[in-house]
Amino acid sequence: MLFLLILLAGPVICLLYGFNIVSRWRMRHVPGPRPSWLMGNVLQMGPPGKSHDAMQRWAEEYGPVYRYFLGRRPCVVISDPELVRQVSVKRFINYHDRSLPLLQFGSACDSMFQNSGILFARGKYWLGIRTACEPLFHTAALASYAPMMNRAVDQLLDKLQTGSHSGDGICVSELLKGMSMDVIGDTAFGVDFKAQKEGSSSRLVESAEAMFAPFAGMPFLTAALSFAVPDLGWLWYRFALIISPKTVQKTVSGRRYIWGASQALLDSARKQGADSAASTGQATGIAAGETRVGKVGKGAAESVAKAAEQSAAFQQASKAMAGQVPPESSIVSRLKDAVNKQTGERLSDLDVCAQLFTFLLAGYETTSVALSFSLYLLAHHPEHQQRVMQEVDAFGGRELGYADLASCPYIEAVFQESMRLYPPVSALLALAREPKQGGVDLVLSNGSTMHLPDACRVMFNIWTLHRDERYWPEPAAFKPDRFLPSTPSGKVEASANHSGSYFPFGLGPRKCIGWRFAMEEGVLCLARVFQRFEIRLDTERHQGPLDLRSSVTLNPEGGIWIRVTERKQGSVL
Ligand code: HEM
Repeated sequence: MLFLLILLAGPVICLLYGFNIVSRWRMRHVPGPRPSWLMGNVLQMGPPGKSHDAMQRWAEEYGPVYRYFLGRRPCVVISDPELVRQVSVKRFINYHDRSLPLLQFGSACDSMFQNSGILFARGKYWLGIRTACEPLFHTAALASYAPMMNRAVDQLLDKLQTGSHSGDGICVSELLKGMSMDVIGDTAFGVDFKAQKEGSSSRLVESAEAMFAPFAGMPFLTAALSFAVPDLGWLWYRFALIISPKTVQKTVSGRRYIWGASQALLDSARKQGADSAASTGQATGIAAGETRVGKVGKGAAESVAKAAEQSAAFQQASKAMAGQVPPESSIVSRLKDAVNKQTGERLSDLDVCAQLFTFLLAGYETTSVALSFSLYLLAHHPEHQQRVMQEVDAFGGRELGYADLASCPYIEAVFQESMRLYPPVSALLALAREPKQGGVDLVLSNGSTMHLPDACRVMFNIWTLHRDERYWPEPAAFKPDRFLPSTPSGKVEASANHSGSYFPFGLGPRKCIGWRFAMEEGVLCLARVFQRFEIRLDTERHQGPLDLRSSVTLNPEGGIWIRVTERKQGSVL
């Protein structure tokens, strides 16, 4: 095995640096001002899970625009708000596609997910899916999800109550993961995932967790290689299968199980023949460009689908879901008749399943970590916790509905400020369109211009921008008032800031489609927790600053631990 590793490592390192040198030479010959250089690649980011620190360090050293290499392709990292706005909004036409290097790992279900799921769908195909999905997040739909969210929060409150009786420290980040998975299970799939009741012994939870395994279930070496040379994803996949077959199979079979469950639930929704949700949407100005699905992607996705359908995991999921009928308010029922406005056709089964898969991937961990960080900050700052309690006491202990959330501005501000300090997605990768257009000229906040060549990847350094003291005075301080309209330093601070300096959900036409859903879940959950409990940090477990790990999302290393006490009605700290 060691011999095999050494044999492979040599050519990989040569390949990597070979690519870097060629790309560097190519980019040197691009006309116009260029960003500063960082001759390096992702392997130089330091210890795994600390990419946010590396990007901050590099931004301090190289400035708000620098380049490093993702495989043979240069990646321009930006932490300048004006550039962020231009790439995300003004020049969206050039940078509308997204990527995540790890997901290029060639596992069977990834291909279907990458081609058809809205998160990584490309060009006109993305636009068609985006417009078909937008009604799922309109006000009426969001209001219909509130009872499902409340059901999941009820179970969370029961667990907190048990914890308050024992007086022991509670790993609240784990509880929130369960809650958030139950919310997506109920709202998107229309089925109880039983994440809070059964944990990993529920097959759905076990499968979803396998999907979220660190580095997509790959051994570290292959994950690092996938980052370093993403173009050879298929090779790293084969390699991972050799060195760690069980872990990889677990991830793949988890994906197939979720896929099988989605297909079975969609079949029952179709059988029920519930009313269709008409699709409306906004145009984004994407012209007839390349559509990955339709040519390469669709064929590939369909052949992957066929292979998955024959797998044991898929069949087991179909059996387990037999007889379950998702409610009409669920996303799967709403999607069954949704129309792709670009093609005028209804979404195919593959399209619908890929979107369910995507909502689980994009909406579960992001929301749970945002909530975990909010509770951490509130536990750390009793004075802000007190203001939250005063706000929720206006409801007199009753359950909150969607309409009530408009009366929770302070809690909303807490959630927003938490995402400023700890953005669940700390960096975003946008791809430039391939066609040769001679690159793009962009203007920085200080008025200087720069030129980005074609086929350049752009990474938004959200972490650094959210903590830049030019836009956020006392950047490390937790000050929810920054997001309040009614206080002297309030929204003034947030809105006086450039829109490109705060974007936990992204910016422009590709902004997180589920952002209002996430805000609803976040505010509802925080409000209901503080109606019943007060919390403090478990100081035995939290000493010193929070240790963070960045992967697909930013996570608190070791979890967030709190101690919980039941409130007497109306009492504040
Ligand atoms: C606090 C929670 C969340 C955060 C911080 C978050 C953040 C993000 C970010 C940064 C993006 C990328 C935007 C871009 O590419 O420019 C994104 C995209 C997306 N998010 Fe979220 N998200 C959250 C919750 C959710 C939820 C609850 C759902 C679904 C129920 C969801 C579904 C999606 C989807 C489908 C996309 C892709 C949109 C597209 O490419 O058109 N997200 N999210």
